[in-house]
Amino acid sequence: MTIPVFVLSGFLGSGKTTLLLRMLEESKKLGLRPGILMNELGKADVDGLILEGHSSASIEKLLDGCVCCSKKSELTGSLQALLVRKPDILFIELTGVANPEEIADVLTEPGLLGRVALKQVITVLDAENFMDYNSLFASDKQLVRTLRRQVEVADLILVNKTDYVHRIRLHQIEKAIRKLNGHAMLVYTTHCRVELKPILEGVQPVQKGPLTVRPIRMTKITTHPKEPSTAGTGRGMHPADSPEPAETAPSHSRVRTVTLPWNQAAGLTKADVDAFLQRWKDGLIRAKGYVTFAESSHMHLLQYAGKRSYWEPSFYQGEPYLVFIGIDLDTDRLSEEWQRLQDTPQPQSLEPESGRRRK
Ligand SMILES: Nc1nc2c(ncn2[C@@H]2O[C@H](COP(=O)(O)OP(=O)(O)OP(=O)(O)O)[C@@H](O)[C@H]2O)c(=O)[nH]1
Repeated sequence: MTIPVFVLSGFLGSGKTTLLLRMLEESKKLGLRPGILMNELGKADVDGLILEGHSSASIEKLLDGCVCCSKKSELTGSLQALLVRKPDILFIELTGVANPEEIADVLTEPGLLGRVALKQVITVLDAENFMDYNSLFASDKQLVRTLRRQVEVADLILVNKTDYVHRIRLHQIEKAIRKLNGHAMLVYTTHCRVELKPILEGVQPVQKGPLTVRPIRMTKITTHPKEPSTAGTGRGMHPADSPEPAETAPSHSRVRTVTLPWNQAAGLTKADVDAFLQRWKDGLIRAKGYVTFAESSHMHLLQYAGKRSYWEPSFYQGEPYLVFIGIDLDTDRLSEEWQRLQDTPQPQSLEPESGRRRK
């Protein structure tokens, strides 16, 4: 039996994980046993941890590099590990800077040929930022090419985050998309709400039996061949492991990723984090992570995308941390500034989690 593969692509923060969660819910309704391959640029695995709260699917994670640039054998190995667990359907969520056609290529490797078949490439676009990203990256030919390839090779394009834009902007986006891809189905969405039944149509459970929770394997992968590689040790990392503090991951083109430690004793509030994000907003595309505040032990998930931050409660139980992803980010200076902020004694705040700036 050939297992159908859905590749979820799209730029950083566009809504790929949001879509994946929806697809997992729909798969569950259809009695399907999903396998998921997730790829993150940073060493910390925020999206995977979000998924753990929602799904009993088998998950493989490739951290700290872009899978489309890694050795193909590593991706093949991860997919083979998933296939051992006999999924009915496979989802591959790419990093925001990955080129989906490279994945299609991997699916035809000898170890996978005949066992998996690419069903659809779904590309999620951030309606608010799509046009700006194009011009923002205009000087970076590689990123523009990647963004465009994500559109060109898509079978289905979700123009997501339409709640942030006017109808006129949607016309401009559609025109830009159609120049690149005249064939893909195009759907306008908020929070990736799209009718998924027709998309998953024809996917059948391979074998009956209860869904089982499988242990999660994490694999470090090598990074872009053009970049000096500091990864590729193959060392496994448990989700509860602390991310190494203020560590800079090797970058993909101009994209830089930095993981920052969180010291609850420093007494920082949401407002402090939001202010820090604002200070770094030029070039910052994405930030995410888990933090706790002094007044309660509850974990909070930060999602910063499209220059906006969102805070959600979270069940994550590991060490708190933040990940920043940006274009040409001066990660050393950012880390130093962050350290200084954490080392500066914070005045007492009456409403530390209200999001208000302290005087
Ligand atoms: N307002 C609004 N927010 C959205 C929408 N879709 C997703 N979000 C939020 O945008 C943030 C980023 O969404 P994700 O699904 O994590 O994006 P992603 O593409 O997986 O991000 P990366 O993995 O970093 O590339 C989250 O806080 C989502 O809840 C939408 O249509 N409207």
